[in-house]
Amino acid sequence: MLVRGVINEVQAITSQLIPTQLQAFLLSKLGGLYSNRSSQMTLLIDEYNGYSINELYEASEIYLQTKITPSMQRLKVSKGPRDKKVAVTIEKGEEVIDVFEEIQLKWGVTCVESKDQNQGKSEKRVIELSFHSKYMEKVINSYLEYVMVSKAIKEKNQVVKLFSLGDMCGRGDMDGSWGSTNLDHPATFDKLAMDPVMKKELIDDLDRFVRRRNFYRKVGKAWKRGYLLYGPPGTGKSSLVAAMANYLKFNVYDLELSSIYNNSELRRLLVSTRNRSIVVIEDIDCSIELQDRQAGGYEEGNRQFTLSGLLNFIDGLWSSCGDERIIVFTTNHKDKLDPALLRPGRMDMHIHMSYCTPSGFRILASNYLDITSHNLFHEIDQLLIKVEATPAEIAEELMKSEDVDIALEGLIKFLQNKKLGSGKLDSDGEEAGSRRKMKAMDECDIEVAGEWGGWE
Ligand SMILES: Nc1ncnc2c1ncn2[C@@H]1O[C@H](COP(=O)(O)OP(=O)(O)OP(=O)(O)O)[C@@H](O)[C@H]1O
Ligand SMILES: [Mg+2]
Repeated sequence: MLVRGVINEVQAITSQLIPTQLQAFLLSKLGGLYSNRSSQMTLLIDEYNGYSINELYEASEIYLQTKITPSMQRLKVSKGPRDKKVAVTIEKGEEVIDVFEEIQLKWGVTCVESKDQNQGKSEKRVIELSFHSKYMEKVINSYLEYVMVSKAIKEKNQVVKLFSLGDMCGRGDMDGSWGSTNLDHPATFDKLAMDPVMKKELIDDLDRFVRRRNFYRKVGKAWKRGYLLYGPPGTGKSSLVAAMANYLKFNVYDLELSSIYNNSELRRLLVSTRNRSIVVIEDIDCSIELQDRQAGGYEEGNRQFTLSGLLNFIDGLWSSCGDERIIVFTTNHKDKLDPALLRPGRMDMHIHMSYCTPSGFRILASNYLDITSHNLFHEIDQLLIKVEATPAEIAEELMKSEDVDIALEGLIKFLQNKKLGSGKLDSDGEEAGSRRKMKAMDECDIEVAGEWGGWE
């Protein structure tokens, strides 16, 4: 009403003093102010939706980065230890004006104080989007879709991130939330020494998994896949997880069970992971005292964490709230795992990472020495059939010299020493080691449990 009164008054004065064209201009400005005030709509976009990340917030942040201009006065800049570039985002108080199909939109960032039970007061960023309310439908149905595309584009070129708990360098801190750094792990499937058939099966499985969004929808299954990687230390389990992440461009969440206090914390952390991610629980046999299962939980001080809590997460409950999730367990001792974890159908694929084979050695020789053949290869192959040496051990030997001959001779010496060592340990000498090795190589290295219903 006040504005309307002002307009009337200005109209009266201007009609006497100001030329008609200027009058129209002034009135349109004031009229605009009036109508903006009364019919403006503002959408608030919070960073979190409960515990899970609000994808629209992320998309808006990415979109706004493309709208930054030199005329802005305050910007936020940051760079993580492994980031290649400085990230620039708009700071609270700054505004971005955008036009979409003739709709004028105004973006802004504000901060609101939020109270958290554990942390006390903290500031929360909220992105605001204002426009004329008559465009609400179009903004929600078309404009926001358009903003989401910028996120999809970025995801395609995204740097794979590694999230872990209590990471001081990232956004999380010691309050038990996820912090992130770039996963700068060079591992790729090409560079991994593992059985070529197994490697191909795994890559095919991953390809099929990401392709089948509609299939999972149709059959009513959650779009998830689980892998158990087992084998001795240094056989490439962690490297394989990195290779999977680099291949799919999925983020990795390294879930350290020993820093989790109870099932609800586990649940909260898992719910706050994003889509297109791999949750990794390393050394599952050591992380949780499985034999305590009957006793009701793993307790240390006031820690209360159960295997059944973990299995519940794998099997159900929250699982329908995310898409394109992969979970990986690694262990050095598959035999020590609780049978509940190994039950058919629980993990989609059991992948055995084992000692280095002649074909694995070819890959390492090519990685480390840049060679595909050499007259010492035959001798090394013969030794590898009899001796249990991990790819990590072989890699270490190959790194000892840049001279190919010296490096390979060093490796032969290393393998011969190992053979002698294992001969002394085995009551029946070299034969036992060799038999064991052959058995390991013959073993069905990969078990596919088929389409898995565990996470529905
Ligand atoms: N299969 C492999 N192919 C290529 N490099 C490998 C392989 N296995 C191990 N390596 C080399 O050895 C290092 C250690 O391997 P990695 O950490 O992946 O083993 P791991 O199986 O996860 O061991 P742990 O059981 O101790 O966690 C890697 O960084 C890599 O350089
Ligand atoms: Mg490992």
